Amino acid sequence: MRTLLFQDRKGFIKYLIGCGILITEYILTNLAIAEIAGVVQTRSMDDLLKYSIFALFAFIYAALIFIASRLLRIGFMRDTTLRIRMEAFKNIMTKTTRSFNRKLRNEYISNLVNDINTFEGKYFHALLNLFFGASIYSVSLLILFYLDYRLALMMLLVSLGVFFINRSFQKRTIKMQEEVQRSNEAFTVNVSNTFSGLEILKLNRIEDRFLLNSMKETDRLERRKANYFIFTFWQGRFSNFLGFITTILILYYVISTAEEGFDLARLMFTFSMASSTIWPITEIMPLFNVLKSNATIIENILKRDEDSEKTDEVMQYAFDRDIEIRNLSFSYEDKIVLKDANLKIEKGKKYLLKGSSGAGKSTLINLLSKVHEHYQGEILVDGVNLKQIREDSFNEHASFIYQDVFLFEDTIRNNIALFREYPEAEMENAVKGAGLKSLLEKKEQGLSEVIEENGKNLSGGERQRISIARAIIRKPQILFADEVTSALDETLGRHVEDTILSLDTTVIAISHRFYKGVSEKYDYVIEIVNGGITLKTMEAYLEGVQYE
Ligand SMILES: Nc1ncnc2c1ncn2[C@@H]1O[C@H](COP(=O)(O)OP(=O)(O)OP(=O)(O)O)[C@@H](O)[C@H]1O
Repeated sequence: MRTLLFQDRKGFIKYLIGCGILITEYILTNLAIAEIAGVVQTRSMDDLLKYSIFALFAFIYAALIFIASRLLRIGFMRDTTLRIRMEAFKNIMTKTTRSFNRKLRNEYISNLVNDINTFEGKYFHALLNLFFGASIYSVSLLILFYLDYRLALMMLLVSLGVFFINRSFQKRTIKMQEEVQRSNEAFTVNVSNTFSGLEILKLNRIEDRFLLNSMKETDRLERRKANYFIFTFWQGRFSNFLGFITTILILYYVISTAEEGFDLARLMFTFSMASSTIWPITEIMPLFNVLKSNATIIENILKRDEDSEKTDEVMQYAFDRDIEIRNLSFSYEDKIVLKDANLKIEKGKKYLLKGSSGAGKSTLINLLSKVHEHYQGEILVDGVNLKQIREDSFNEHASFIYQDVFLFEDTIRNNIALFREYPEAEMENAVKGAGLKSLLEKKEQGLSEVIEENGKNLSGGERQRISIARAIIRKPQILFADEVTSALDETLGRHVEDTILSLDTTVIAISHRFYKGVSEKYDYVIEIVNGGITLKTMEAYLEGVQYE
């Protein structure tokens, strides 16, 4: 947090000055009030006029200084919040897929929106009051040392006592703020799930149940927020109470030590300076806890995780010969998926991945894609351990086609090129290869036609073809296809499968469909049975398989 605050030194100094100048109006106003009260003792009309004019100037000065303070502070607050937002966003975007997947997407959204908004609302308010209180405290204490050093020493001791009492609340405050953060995440995830599945909820008439869940989540969030508010409020009130008792004692001290013919203005100023050493302390100590809890939340959001900092991933993905799986064992906690499995994938060949539901087909693709790394055995790409290969290099050279295609609300061209520049001939080739020509002919603006939100204005087959075009244009060294044709009709599925099999790259495809006259083009069939992997040529596989 400190690094973030000090990153813009100039802005921070301006911010400090903005907070600091408020003290001058505070002292001046207190002095003016004390002097006017002193007139009660002197009964001089000249003094009354003099100090009234002084007080008037003090009040005008206070108004002007407040505007100046705000102008000095505002830029730094805005820039720091913006920097935090950008850092948090960058932190999420640079995560490895592995570490990104550890949290739900909506939890990240909650961090970026709710937590940073809470921070923006609370942190700077607390910081301003903390600086303001701290400067009132130190300047008042200094003046008090000049006016009455014994009283100053007593106030110093009392303030230390209040400091330690408040510190004892710190852990609980941070814990409660973290609970609010977790509730915010759960709330965002719940609402987002409800909205994403609203259609199916309505069709099955279970929206009321989900609404009830959302209400429960909202209730929990609001209760936690209220608990946090009540706890910090009572911390403040408790501190104020300590301040109140101390003020009575100061008054007692000031009255009992006043000598005959005392100067009322000086006595009032001494009293107000002594009170000014205790009130700010009672106000700022709970603020320390608010600052600390908000800073902890932001530090958690900005924390780089170990996976993203990995330094042993130094090699490039270069698949020119083969990928070898050696004695590979992998399990999800207690569910064993692969046991001592071996396989060799040759460059340019087409592999059909088979196995019953839950056998581990997607898991194998994930293992070959660096999604999971806590496995035993080795995966070697041209002899290089996959764990040592950089994730960005793998992503550069691998392509994926899934059953669900994600499309951006942008032109068909940008959805194929994924916002990169390609020569027109390569775009042509991808469009042709993916069988998109007829679609483009129907569209008035061709490749510049804008796709509606996630491809609402396209059919399932057209969406699938765009994702195939994406794969073709990238010229991947390896292509993974997962149940690409399962939602398509026979003719379309056959065509899509044929297109994938005609690509000039290594293909590993999971497919439950078998299209006679097309699927035979696979070179090999990989089968996963009871954690083991077997490899057969398509011919050998077909000898044991009946198909229509
Ligand atoms: N993230 C996960 N955590 C725990 N278990 C998982 C996880 N992902 C998958 N599994 C389990 O691991 C096993 C293999 O799953 P996987 O998705 O690889 O199977 P699959 O062969 O692709 O199945 P399908 O054909 O039904 O898609 C299954 O029993 C599944 O329940």
